[in-house]
Amino acid sequence: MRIAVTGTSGQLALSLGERAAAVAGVSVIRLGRPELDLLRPETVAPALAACGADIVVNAAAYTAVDRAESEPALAHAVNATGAQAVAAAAAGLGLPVIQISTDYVFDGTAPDPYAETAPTGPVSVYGASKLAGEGLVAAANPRHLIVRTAWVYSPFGGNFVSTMLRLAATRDTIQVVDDQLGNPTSALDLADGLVAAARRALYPGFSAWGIYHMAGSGAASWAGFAAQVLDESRRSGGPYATIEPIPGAQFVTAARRPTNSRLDTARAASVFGSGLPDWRLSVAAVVRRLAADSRAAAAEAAPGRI
Ligand SMILES: NC(=O)C1=CN([C@@H]2O[C@H](COP(=O)(O)OP(=O)(O)OC[C@H]3O[C@@H](n4cnc5c(N)ncnc54)[C@H](O)[C@@H]3O)[C@@H](O)[C@H]2O)C=CC1
Repeated sequence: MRIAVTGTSGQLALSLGERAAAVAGVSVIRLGRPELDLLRPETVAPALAACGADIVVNAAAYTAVDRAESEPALAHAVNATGAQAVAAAAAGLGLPVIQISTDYVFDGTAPDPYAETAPTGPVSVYGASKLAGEGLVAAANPRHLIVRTAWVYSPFGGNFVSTMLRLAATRDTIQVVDDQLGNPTSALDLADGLVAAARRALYPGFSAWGIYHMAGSGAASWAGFAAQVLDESRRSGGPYATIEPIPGAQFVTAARRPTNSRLDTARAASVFGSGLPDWRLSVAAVVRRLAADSRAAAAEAAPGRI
C-alpha cells in the first residue's frame, strides 16, 4: 500500500513516514511545496498522479490557530479550497482520500465527548475553515474518510510539548489554562491509526465512508497535559517547572478555543480497530525520546565532556 501524504515537514506527515517504514508492505510518499501547493490547486493532480499512490492523506493545513483570525482568506484557501483540490484530484485518479480535521469544529459547550454526529459550531476562523474543508472534501470525493483529531504533538517541530520543555528550561513556574479539556494525541499514534484506516478503506467492498474521531485515549486540561510533560521530563533528566493552573479567561489569545473538545473515538476503534493508547503513555514516550535526542545532540557538540 502506497500512501501519499501532503505536508512534507508537518508533524503528521513526518510521523506517517516514520511509522510506515516499520510496517511491511506500506510506504509513504510525502508531498509538499513547491510541487504540491494547496494555494495553487492546479499543482495537486499532477503531483498525486506522479507518485503512484493507492490512497491520499491530506495532512497539510494552515494550522496557526491564532494567526488565522487575522488571515481568514488564507486559512480558508488552504484548509477549505486546498482540501477540496486534494479530494477532487484523488477522485479523478480513482483514489480514496483521508482528510484530517479537528476538534475545533465544535463549540465546546457540550458536557460529554463529541460523537461524529454531534452538531458542529466552530468558534474560531481556523475551526470554520476546517469545517468548510470537510464539506468540500465530502462533496468532491465520495470515497472519503474525514478524521478529526485533537491536541497533536510529536517529536517533530514545534508543538505544545516542545513549548513546555522550552519554557521549563528558563522558568520555575509556568501558567497554563486548566478549564479547557481535550485529548492530547501523539502524531505517531495517529499515524498508526491512519495506516489501519487506510488498509481497511482499500479492502474490496469497503463502504463505511464518512467522519471518524481519532485521538489519544483519556482526556486532560492543558495544565494537566503540561504537568504530565514536565513530570516525565524530570524523570528523564530534562527541564522541570511547576505548573500554575489558570482559567482560560486569564490567558487571552486571538482565537477562542472550545471549553470541552473531547472526542468520542468509539466509531474509529470499532471500524478500523484503531483505538489510540492512553495519552499519558504516549506523552511519556515522546518526552523520553526528546530527552534522549537532546542528550545525543549535546554529546555530539562536546564529545570530550561525557
Ligand atoms: N496540530 C494540532 O494540534 C492539530 C492538527 N490538526 C490537523 O492535523 C493535520 C496535521 O497537523 P500537523 O501535522 O500538526 O500540522 P503542521 O503545522 O505540523 O504541518 C502542516 C503542514 O502543512 C504544510 N502546508 C501549509 N500550507 C501549505 C500549502 N499551501 N501547500 C502545501 N502544504 C502546506 C506546511 O508546510 C506543513 O508541512 C492538519 O490538517 C491539522 O489541521 C487537527 C487537530 C489538532
